[in-house]
Amino acid sequence: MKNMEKIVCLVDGEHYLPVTKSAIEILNSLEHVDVVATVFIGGTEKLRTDNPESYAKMMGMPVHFGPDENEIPYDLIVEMIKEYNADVVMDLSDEPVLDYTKRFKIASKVIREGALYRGPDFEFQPLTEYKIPTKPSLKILGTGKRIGKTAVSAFAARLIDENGYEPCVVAMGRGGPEEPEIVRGDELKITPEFLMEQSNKGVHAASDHWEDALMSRILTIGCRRCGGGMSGDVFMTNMKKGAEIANEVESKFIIFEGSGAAIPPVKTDKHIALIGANQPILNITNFFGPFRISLADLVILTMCEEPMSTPSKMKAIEEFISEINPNAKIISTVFRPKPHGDINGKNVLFATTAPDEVKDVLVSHLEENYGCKVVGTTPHLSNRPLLQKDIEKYIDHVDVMLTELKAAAVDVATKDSLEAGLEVVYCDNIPIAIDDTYPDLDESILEIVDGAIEDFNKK
Ligand SMILES: Nc1ncnc2c1ncn2[C@@H]1O[C@H](COP(=O)(O)OP(=O)(O)OP(=O)(O)O)[C@@H](O)[C@H]1O
Ligand SMILES: O=C(O)[C@@H](COP(=O)(O)O)OP(=O)(O)O
Repeated sequence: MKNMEKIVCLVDGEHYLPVTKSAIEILNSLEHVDVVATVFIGGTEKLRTDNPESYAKMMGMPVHFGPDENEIPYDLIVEMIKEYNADVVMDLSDEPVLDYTKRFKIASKVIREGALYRGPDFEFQPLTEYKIPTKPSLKILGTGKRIGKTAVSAFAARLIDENGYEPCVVAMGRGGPEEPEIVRGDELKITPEFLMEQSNKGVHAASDHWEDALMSRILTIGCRRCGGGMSGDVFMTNMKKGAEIANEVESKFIIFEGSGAAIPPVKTDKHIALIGANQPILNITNFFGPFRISLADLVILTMCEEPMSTPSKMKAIEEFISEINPNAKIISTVFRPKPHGDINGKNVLFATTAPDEVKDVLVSHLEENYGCKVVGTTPHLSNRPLLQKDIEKYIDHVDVMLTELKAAAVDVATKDSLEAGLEVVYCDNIPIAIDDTYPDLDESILEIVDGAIEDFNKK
C-alpha cells in the first residue's frame, strides 16, 4: 500500500488552464494522492487571467502567485511545502518557463525541505538521514572526491580531541570494510608493517578510517558504501551500523565523514561542507552544488591557489556561497604536507595523489620545513602501474618513501619500499587559511562543535 501523499503542483501559463486542470484531476483521482495547492511559476502565452482569485476559482483549488510573474517564485515554493506540510512537489510545467538550471534550483530547495521533487520523467528525493546519534555530532561533506574531506576531518578530529571534547570519527569509503571496523587510533601503533599485515588480509588498508586513525590518533570506525546519487545519497552503506557503534564507544562527540560527493546518511547537529576551488565552477553553482552548500554551517574552500584555481574563480565561488547560504562562515584554504615521522637530512621519494602542477610548491615546503632532500616525486598513487614505474626509477637513490595514506600507498608504495629496505613515513595534508582576512580555522571548527553540543542539548 502506498502512503498518502500531499502534493503541491507547479503550474504555468504556457499550458491552457483546462489542460493543467485535467492533469491535476487525473493525479487527484489516485487514491493515495491529495493535491493540496498549486503554485503558479510563470508563463503568459495561454494565460487568460493572472488574478489569483479567478484562477483559483477556475482551477477549483488554492493557487499561489509569486511577487514577480517573470521570476520563478523559489521562496514561495518552499513556503507552500511548509504551509501544506507537503510530501511532494509535482512539476506540471516545462520549457520555456523552466530549464535544467531552474529545475535543479527548485530540486535543491524542495529536497532541502524534506519533500520529493517529481516530474514526468524524474524524481529527486530528500537525503536519507537516520536519527541515530545519541551524542552531539557533525558531518563533513563535500562536492567531490579528493577535495580534502579526509584531510579536514583528521585535522578537525585532532583539534577537537586536543580541546577535550573526546571525539570519534565514523568514515565511509568505497573501499571500506564489510562490517564497520573500529580502529583504536588512540591505542594502536599504526606502523607501515601493521598496515601491510592488513593489506595482506585483502582489505583496503589505505581506506579513509585508517588514514583518520593514523593522522588524528583517535578512535575511528570504518564503513563502506556503494554508489552515490546526485544529491548525495548512497545505494548501500553500513554507516548506520557504524553510527550505532559510535553511540556505544567511549567518546562524547561524533564526526561523520562523507565519501566523494556522497553524504553520510545520518542526522547530525551541524555540517561542515568542503568545496574544491579546483572543481568545475558548474558543479559548484549548478546541479546539487547549491544543495550541499545550503546544508553547511561552515564552508571550507580548499585548493585555493594557482594553478588549481584563480583569484577571480575563488572570489566568484565565495560570492556564490554567501548568496546561497549567508549564515555560513567561509574559509579559503590550501593544503601543505606534514610528514608523520622524522625526515630531516634524508633523501626522499614523495608519493602523492596531488596533481603534478603543485609538485614544486609541495617539494619546497617539505625541503624548507622538514630538512629533507626530495630526490623524486610521483603523482601516481592512484595508478598502480605508473606508481610502480616511478618507484623503480628512484628506489636506489632514496632513504625514505614519504607517502600519503591513500589509494595504492600500502599495497604498492609501502610494500615495495619495505622490501627494498627503505623507511616508510606517512604524510598528512594540513589545511591553512590563505590569509588572515578569513576567520580563524581552529576557532571556527570549535565553534561548530560547541554549536552542535548546544543544539543536541536542546533536543
Ligand atoms: N597544495 C595542494 N594542491 C592540490 N592538491 C593537494 C595539495 N595538497 C594536497 N593535495 C591533494 O588533496 C587531496 C586531499 O585528499 P582527501 O583524501 O583529503 O580528499 P577527500 O575529499 O577526503 O577524498 P575522498 O572522497 O577520497 O575521501 C589529496 O589528493 C592530496 O594529494
Ligand atoms: O575507500 C575509501 O576509504 C576512500 C579513500 O580511499 P583512497 O582512494 O584514498 O584510498 O575512498 P572514497 O570511496 O571515499 O573515495
